[in-house]
Amino acid sequence: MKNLTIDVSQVAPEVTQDMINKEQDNILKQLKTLTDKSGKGNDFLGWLDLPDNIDGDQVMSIEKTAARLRGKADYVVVVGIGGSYLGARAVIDALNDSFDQLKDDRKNPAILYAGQNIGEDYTYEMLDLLKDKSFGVIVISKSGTTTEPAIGFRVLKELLETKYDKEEVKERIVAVTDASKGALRTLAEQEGYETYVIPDDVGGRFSVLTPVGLLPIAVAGYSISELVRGAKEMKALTGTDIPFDKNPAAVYAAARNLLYQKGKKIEIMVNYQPKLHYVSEWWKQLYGESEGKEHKGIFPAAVDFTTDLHSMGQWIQEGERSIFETVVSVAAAKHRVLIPRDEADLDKLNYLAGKRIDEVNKMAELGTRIAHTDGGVPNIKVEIPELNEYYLGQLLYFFEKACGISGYVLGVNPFDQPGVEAYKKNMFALLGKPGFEQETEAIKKRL
Ligand SMILES: O=P(O)(O)OC[C@H]1O[C@](O)(CO)[C@@H](O)[C@@H]1O
Repeated sequence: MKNLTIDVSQVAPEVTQDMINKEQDNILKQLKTLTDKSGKGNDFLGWLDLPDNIDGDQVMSIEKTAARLRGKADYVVVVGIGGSYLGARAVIDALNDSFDQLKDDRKNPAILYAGQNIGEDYTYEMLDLLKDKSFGVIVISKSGTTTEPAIGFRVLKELLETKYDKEEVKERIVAVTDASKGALRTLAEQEGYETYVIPDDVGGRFSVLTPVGLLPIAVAGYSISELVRGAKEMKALTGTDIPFDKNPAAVYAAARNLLYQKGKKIEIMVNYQPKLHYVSEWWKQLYGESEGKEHKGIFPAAVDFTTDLHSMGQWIQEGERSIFETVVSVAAAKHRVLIPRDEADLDKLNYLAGKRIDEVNKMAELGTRIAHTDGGVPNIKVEIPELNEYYLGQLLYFFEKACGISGYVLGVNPFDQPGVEAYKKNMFALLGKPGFEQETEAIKKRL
């Protein structure tokens, strides 16, 4: 059976294989601190064991709820922000037909997202679409008080309540939240919604293998047991008993930290499959919230190639040399499309006639990699054999594990996000939220 692989052979001259090997002791020490749960933020390490802890009963319960929503609704809106929706969206978009939402013969509900922004037009347009449609809602918030999903849920709940009676509304809403505390827990209990729990020791950005990710993924029609099986395999492949050079998470953490120390302050995640766009978005939150603190941390950015080669390619090739790339590559495309021969050959493409489009994509990938390393952009390559639930499970767990190790190498607590509060405090002060009177007064003086 094939697995995810990592290639760090193209990070020279800044970082050599010898330098990576010399990191071995430090990296393995941080890995042990992580798995022993003896480091910073160790009360948020529940995600480490999720792949082993999810049992058949949990999977069956989630699949049963998913089947009910699938049976009732043509559209299911996932309401959540940050880690409360990005994991689900990463997996669903990676697996969905690119034109799923436009197909009339869809077997599963279309998944829509709300509560991840406060765009009034976005909200209006979603309500306008759903007013005549059969829909359900999965509302996901660990705290229950995050403004964006709270607003999103309020308006969708109101719409459901105008369309259906109380009993039917109950059947169409599922809440994923804290086991005992928070506004969403209280509301769900008052209204009698079915609920799933986000464990106390799992932070939002590490929650894709809890019902936060699993329920929407199951509603979209994908196998959550395969996803968990892939993560479980990656847990084994990144364990403390695995030699450093065979542990992809250890090697990735070593290479990216060395690059950072050499002045490569920005890591750009690259994909060659538009379906992976939201894997990059998920990864950006994972690494950005975990490492960006104490005025330290690699800035995680992302591009979709070859699309962005025609917009950002110039900067990456010849701009400031403060970047490195991590390419997520998928070895095999799912479908075959051959490039047709054309008599006139005006576009001079006949030399490619009969070739698969993926072959062209792969040569674009290789050519870009060589060009970028030649241009002073070190390249890490992470490859999965194909896009399916199993390998996505491997990929997600690989990045999570490497993130924990990497944060410890950097010396920060990778499992908190105190900086996110600053904008919320100002927003509440500006909106005149009760309890923020002093802040309101102070901020008004600055306007
Ligand atoms: O699930 P909640 O509590 O609504 O939080 C959503 C997101 O907000 C944050 O707490 C801060 O951005 C993230 O860590 C989290 O993923």
